[in-house]
Amino acid sequence: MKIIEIGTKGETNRGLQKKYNEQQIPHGLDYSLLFEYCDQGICVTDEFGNIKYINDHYYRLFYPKGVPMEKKNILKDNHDKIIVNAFRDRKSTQGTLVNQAGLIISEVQAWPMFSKNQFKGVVASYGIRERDANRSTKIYELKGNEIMGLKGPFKEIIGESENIKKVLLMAQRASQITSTVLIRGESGTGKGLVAEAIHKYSQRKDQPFVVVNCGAIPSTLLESELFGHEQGAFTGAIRKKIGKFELAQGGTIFLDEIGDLPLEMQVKLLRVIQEKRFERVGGNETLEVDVRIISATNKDLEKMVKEGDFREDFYYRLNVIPLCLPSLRERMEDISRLTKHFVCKISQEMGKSPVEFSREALEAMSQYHWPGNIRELENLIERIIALSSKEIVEIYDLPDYISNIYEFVSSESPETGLINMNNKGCIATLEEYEKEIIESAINKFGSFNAAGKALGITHKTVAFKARKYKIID
Ligand SMILES: Nc1ncnc2c1ncn2[C@@H]1O[C@H](COP(=O)(O)OP(=O)(O)OP(=O)(O)O)[C@@H](O)[C@H]1O
Repeated sequence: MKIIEIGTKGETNRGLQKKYNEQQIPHGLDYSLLFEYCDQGICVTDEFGNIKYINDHYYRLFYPKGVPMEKKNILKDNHDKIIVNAFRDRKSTQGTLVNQAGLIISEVQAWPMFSKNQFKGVVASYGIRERDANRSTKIYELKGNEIMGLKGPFKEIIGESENIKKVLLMAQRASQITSTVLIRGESGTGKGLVAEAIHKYSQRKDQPFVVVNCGAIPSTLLESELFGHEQGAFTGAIRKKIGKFELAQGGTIFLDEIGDLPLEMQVKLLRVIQEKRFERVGGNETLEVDVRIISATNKDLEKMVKEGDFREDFYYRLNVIPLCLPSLRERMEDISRLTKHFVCKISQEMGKSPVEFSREALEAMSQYHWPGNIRELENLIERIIALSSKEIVEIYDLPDYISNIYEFVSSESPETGLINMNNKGCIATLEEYEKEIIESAINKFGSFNAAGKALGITHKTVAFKARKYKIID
């Protein structure tokens, strides 16, 4: 772990802590961010007891009023006995504490750190269990989504499943610092939406949010698109052009499809990230920029690095805070809520009254694998609303590639009763199979028409067979 000097007179812990977090160790990974995301308080000292690092949870537990950090030392400044004992005795110590606000802090542990047998300080972690019953005021918001919750634009992003909530909470925290964020995920999983939420919830929210789709711009134009050009810089440069970085000054630039960026542009962007400076194409003037960079990709960047198609140093610079969005397949429990959300949104946009999806239709949708993820779901709902005049969307209103999967899966499931033995224990005849299938289709879909559509036969054939097998009179 990197140890840095902290403490400029008059600065609050919060300021110092942020400043610390924005620093990075040379090979690009910011280890302090690991502690930023852990839901325990963390405190690290040097071999003299001087506090060298605290994370956000620790800060809120012990310094809610932003006490100046200068010269804080666990031996002099009335620190908890657990960290002090671990420091004095040079051995790991555990216990429970109550902070000044009455919050019981359980599972406190402190360990001495040694390097080549030399004592280097202590690291302590502070778990949080419950509030002292006598204190009713809510003092801290801690522990992931149990208490902390999603706020502002993050609240608007639909997702009840644990995996998406975790990512959104991390993104919400990332919005409060300026380190680069790399959003990973399949196409249509909401990478753009999350990038925008990070910007909107950051201190830069009133400044521009500029989106660049690196995959959609021909490589010959990319440099001038990003950095602008001077008049006459190349044939066709009739007048000066301001690039996206200049447009994003003070705000955030979202570099989508970063995996499509040519190698020579990676070098140029790396310089902008490191030095925060660039020149327009054909220009001599060096421009300074203050832009927060968020990038996204659905490509396997690690593989690209190995194969020499993506620069390793650039990768580490972008990947300071990695966020990985789950595919829709990994969060199927959200299908129903997402469907409702898009039905409301799209019906309103089209001026139509909202439709409802039948239970079978939703079940079929949750068995489909959604290669295009949420975008595919949104487009499907738009198509259904645009083309249908019905109030209830049934399974046969869905495209065959979805309804067929449902038929296949449900016909294999034991509750549907597809028989291969008759009640005498012998292999059933074809007619016995047919009767069972026709009967269950009519029961499930309620009409000859719908049953016929699901089975791939006409409604007349369904009616004929239903009479033949005396399913109806
Ligand atoms: N959780 C969500 N709640 C509501 N809408 C969502 C959610 N996730 C994605 N969407 C919507 O799905 C569509 C696709 O999202 P987005 O463009 O952000 O995906 P992406 O991962 O950036 O796709 P690509 O990689 O193809 O650029 C957008 O219309 C977005 O508003």
